[in-house]
This record gives sequence, structure tokens and C-alpha cells, in this order.
Amino acid sequence: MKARARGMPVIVYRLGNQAGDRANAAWNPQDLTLLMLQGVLRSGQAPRLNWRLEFTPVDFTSEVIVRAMAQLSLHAGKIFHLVNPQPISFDLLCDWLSVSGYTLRRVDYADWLVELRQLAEACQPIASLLRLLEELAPSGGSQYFGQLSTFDSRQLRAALPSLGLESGYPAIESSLLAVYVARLAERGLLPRARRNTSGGALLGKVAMVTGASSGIGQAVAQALARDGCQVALVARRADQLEQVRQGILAAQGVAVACPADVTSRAEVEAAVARCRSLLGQPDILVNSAGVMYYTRAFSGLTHLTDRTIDVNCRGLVHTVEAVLPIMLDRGGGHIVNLSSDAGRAPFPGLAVYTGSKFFVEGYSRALRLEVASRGLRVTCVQPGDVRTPLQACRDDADSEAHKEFSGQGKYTMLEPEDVARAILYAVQQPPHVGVNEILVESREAPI
Ligand SMILES: NC(=O)C1=CN([C@@H]2O[C@H](COP(=O)(O)OP(=O)(O)OC[C@H]3O[C@@H](n4cnc5c(N)ncnc54)[C@H](OP(=O)(O)O)[C@@H]3O)[C@@H](O)[C@H]2O)C=CC1
Ligand SMILES: N[C@@H](C=O)C(=O)O
Repeated sequence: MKARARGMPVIVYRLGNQAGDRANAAWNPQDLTLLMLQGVLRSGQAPRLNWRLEFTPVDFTSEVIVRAMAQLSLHAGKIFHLVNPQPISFDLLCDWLSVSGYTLRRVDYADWLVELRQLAEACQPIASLLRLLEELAPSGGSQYFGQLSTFDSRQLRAALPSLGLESGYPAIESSLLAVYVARLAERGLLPRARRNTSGGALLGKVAMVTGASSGIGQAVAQALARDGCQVALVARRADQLEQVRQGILAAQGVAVACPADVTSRAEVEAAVARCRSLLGQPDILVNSAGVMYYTRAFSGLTHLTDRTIDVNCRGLVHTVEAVLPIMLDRGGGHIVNLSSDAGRAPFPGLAVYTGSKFFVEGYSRALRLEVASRGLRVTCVQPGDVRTPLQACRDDADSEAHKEFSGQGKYTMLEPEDVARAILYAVQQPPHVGVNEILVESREAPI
């Protein structure tokens, strides 16, 4: 300020937490974020903490400073806050570490400190972490972590294009965290992650599967994970998703639960954001969430017809619209929509369901025409009857219609895995091949 008062050009930089650079993760060894990472991964424990953490890769900070100095006349007199405008929650970071191959146990903060004290004798960074925590939170409590100051970064954001930094402020996302953890592990500063050993043709791809808590969606999620995909599991029942996730983890795969009701745009968008933070951008979207109620059009069960349209039509559009910008941006992606043989032919007792699947067909075909030239593929899968809970007759449905028209007990139905194999075939094709439709039915019941 004195220099400014004497007429010298001054730019003020207010720095938040500085993290390692994005190439090598060269990082101040006494930084709290790094020490916390070490504390979590060395102890194998994730303390319950209400902490929103922000950090900025140090190479970004130095780029801003050097470039702004080169344009002094443009930026003199400005204050640049280099404080990450998009902090992430510590919970999300721990979830990310878990899906990235670290086994973590959730514990209370106080219990974690006890564990750290035991590790501190043999591990210098843990001793440093304990010292820092005593300084920041002398009473041993976790209150310190609840405080996060946010700063107005508008001035910096506005200046970034003129500084040649059009890609904006570095987001704390999966790809950045992956570089950090890998580089730090190479240098022995963090333990190495357990790798996804399932291998397979889809290794490195990210898939989002709706309806993953049951039936076809569950089988597809498992098959994709076996083939190397990291899978985001979407449905409403969090407990069911957790079971599916545990099964995938036990088979050495990678999966994360993203509970959401597809009829809510906001919940779908939050699920996509969680997938991006924890696994990365989705390469594949499988829309399997759906409902089917045997009801004749004149039965007056309007709540079931509304629900069918909401889930099968609106829900599917919500997920497609949430991932489309990401896929278009990257110039690639594969959307697989569960239609039905009822998307090709009418079925009595299922007028609204048939209509919903004709919608899926029409929507998918038009979508394909719009996005094919931009690198995206759209596949409609049309299964005949599959042995899943969808085929059951709900108490409030039209039981006579179910008795008369359902295929149950009349022939051998497909298994969910039969449909999963068809989907795997479609997504494993080379990028120039579009498998646009697959009709897969019970041999005994062709339409
Ligand atoms: N089974 C069959 O014979 C056939 C099925 N299909 C289609 O395949 C798809 C999957 O069916 P299937 O696996 O058999 O059925 P299931 O009943 O086994 O599974 C349906 C899935 O959809 C999810 N779901 C339902 N409503 C919502 C919602 N509002 N938000 C988020 N998820 C929801 C359910 O999860 P949760 O309850 O946890 O939310 C569940 O995971 C459907 O689109 C169906 O139309 C096509 C042809 C034949
Ligand atoms: N096979 C279809 C209709 O009966 C379906 O289950 O989607």
C-alpha cells in the first residue's frame, strides 16, 4: 500500500491454500491439506468432519502472477483473490478416495486423533499434522474445520481471459485429485491405491446406470464393472444401491452410489455432479430406470399412468439432458435407452406403458440424428419379458389385466444378464459403429 501511495503500480494477490502443481504435485510438506490426506490414508480412517476445503494448484497461482505482471497497465490497482471459489466437502474427498482404491473406515474425529497419536512416532508427517491440529484447534475439537471464509473472486474471473487462462479457475475434481494422489504415491508420500483389477475392454471408462438398484440396471452395472468401467449407480433406494456397490467392490470393480429420483431434474443433476466429482465425466449412460403396471386404459388408475409417464418419459429425458452437454463437449459418448418390445408393438393391458416406450423410441431416434455427427451414439434396447420385479402385479394395479396379459408362467422369460450381454455388445463396438437397436426376446415369445 505504501508503494501504491508513492505512485508505483501495485497488484494485490490474496492467496488461499496452495496445493501442489498439476504436473508433479510438488507441494509444501507442511500444508494442512496435504497432511490431512496423509493422515487419512496412513490411518485408513476418514474422520467425520464438517469441513469444506479449498485449494489452488500452485502452478495456476504462479501463472496468474507472472501474466498479470506482464500486463501491469491493465491490472494495476486490482486485488486478485486466489481462493478456490468452488470448495469441496471433506466427505466427498473421502468418497473419492474410497472409489479410487483406498479402504477407509469412518470414525469420530476424537478417535481418529487417538489413532494418529499412535502412528506419529513412526511417521514424521503425522507428527507434523498433530502439531498443526493442536495449534489450530487447541481444545482437540473439530470446530476449526467448520470455518470457511469465501472471497469475491469476480475480479480475477473477469481477468482470466485477458491473462490467456480461458479454461478458468482450476476445479477440484476427479482428474486433478487423481494426478495428485498418483504423483504423491510415486514419491512415497501417500500409500498406493488398490487398483481396479477387473481389466476388460472398457477399462478407464465411466458409466452412469439408472435403475441400478434392481433387475436389468443392476445386471448392466455389474457387467460394465466386470469389463473395467467405473460405474455410478442411480436409483432411489440408497440401501439397495449400497448392496450393489458392495458386490461390485468385492469383485474388484469400482462403483459409487448416486441416489436420485429420476423424475426430479435437480436430483438427476446432483447425481451427475457426484459422478463427475468421484469418477469423472460419464462416457456411457444407460437409462434403465422404469416402471410397468398392467392397467387397461379404461381402468381409471390415473396415478399409475402419471407415474409411468413421469418415470419412463420425463425421467429418461432428465438424465439424457443432464449428460448431453458433457458428452457434446468432449465429442463422444454412448447413450443406451431401455425401450422394450413394447416400443415396437402394442401390448394390451399396457397402453400407457406401450406409449411410454414408443416415446423412448421416437425420442432416441431423433436424438441420434441430432448428435451422431458430433461423435455420440444412441442405442435403443428392446427386451421382451425379463424375469425382474417389474413383472410383479402391484397391490394397487389392475390384477385382472395382469392375469390376462402378463407373460408370467406362460413361457421362459429372459434373465437380466441376457439383456446386459446385449448392452455390453453395443458399447464395446469401435467408435465408428452404431448399434442403433437391439430386439432381444424370449425365443418362445417373439412379437
Ligand atoms: N422386465 C422386463 O420384462 C422388461 C423391462 N424393460 C425395461 O427395462 C427397464 C428396467 O426394468 P427392470 O429392471 O425389469 O425393472 P425393475 O423393477 O427390476 O427395476 C426398475 C429400476 O428402476 C428404478 N426406478 C424406478 N422408479 C425410479 C425413479 N423415480 N427414480 C429412479 N429410479 C427409479 C428402480 O429403483 P428404485 O426403486 O430404487 O428407485 C429400479 O432400480 C425399464 O425401463 C423397463 O421398462 C423392458 C422390457 C422388458
Ligand atoms: N415385454 C414388455 C411388455 O410386456 C416389457 O416388459 O416391457
